[in-house]
Amino acid sequence: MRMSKNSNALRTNADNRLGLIIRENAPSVGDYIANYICRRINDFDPTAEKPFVLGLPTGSSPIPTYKALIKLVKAGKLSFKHVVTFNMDEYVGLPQDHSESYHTFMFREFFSHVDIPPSQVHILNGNATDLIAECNSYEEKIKEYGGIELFLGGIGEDGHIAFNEPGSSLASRTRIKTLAYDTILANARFFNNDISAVPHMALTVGVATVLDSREIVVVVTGQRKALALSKAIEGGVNHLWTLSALQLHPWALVVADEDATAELRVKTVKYFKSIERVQDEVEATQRELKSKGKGPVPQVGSME
Ligand SMILES: O=P(O)(O)OC[C@H]1O[C@](O)(CO)[C@@H](O)[C@@H]1O
Repeated sequence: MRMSKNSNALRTNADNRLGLIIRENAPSVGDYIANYICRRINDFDPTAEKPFVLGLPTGSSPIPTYKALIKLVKAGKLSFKHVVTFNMDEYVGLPQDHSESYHTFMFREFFSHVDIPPSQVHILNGNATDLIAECNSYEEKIKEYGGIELFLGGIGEDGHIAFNEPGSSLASRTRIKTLAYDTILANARFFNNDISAVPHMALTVGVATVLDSREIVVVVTGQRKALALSKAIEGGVNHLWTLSALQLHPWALVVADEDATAELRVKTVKYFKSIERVQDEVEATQRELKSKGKGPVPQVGSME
């Protein structure tokens, strides 16, 4: 069984459930996820021969996470030297150097501030002459690296993960996707609120591509994502809210801020908060026993 060395990331493959961590606001969600990813990468101990393969999103929600990851790198606590990344999606037909292309976004917000060699960055090319071949070779490249270790995801207001809009097959793979009108409207804010300037198509990893990852962490912040979060956590698995597919994954975690929990039942919020509290208590006991050289150390996975 795989165990994290550190405190609030004490999740194991034995958890076999969709976890929800709630933090007060978007910056604290960013700090939590950045520390979590930092521990995962450091525990993995990546090398040139065995890189850590990380899936990454764009959008405004992951920015606090990127900022916190950059801080960790600058503080010498984390390195991306042996990390290989695959981004979730990219617009079709938007020039790569456009200020709102996901290529530009990723280098501006993250890659140019950390020590990742650009050759280890993979982002779909929405200007490829053969878009289908581009999508197929993306899937192949992921396979060549042995799959994605941790996919950090973002969601849309309509509950899409990556750009898997409502109605996407839960078995979908990397492909061309027409964006839903709601998504175009939501993203118009990045294009001077000019709906006609927002690309109507994108390349995106599929739901199954995300589910294939060994671990999934999704950032959900802001009240406008609240309905999507409740559908994904409290509703059944449903192709109209593709985030809900996380329920099929043995090791998935949603990290949300208080605003994003607005549509959840009080009981649901209390339940997930209590799980985190119990985990913290178990970890404190583990640390104490370990420091006293006593065992056996209880495992969180065995509590559920
Ligand atoms: O975080 P924001 O700004 O709501 O944007 C989220 C968007 O970014 C993505 O995560 C793309 O990587 C989409 O899933 C989603 O449409």
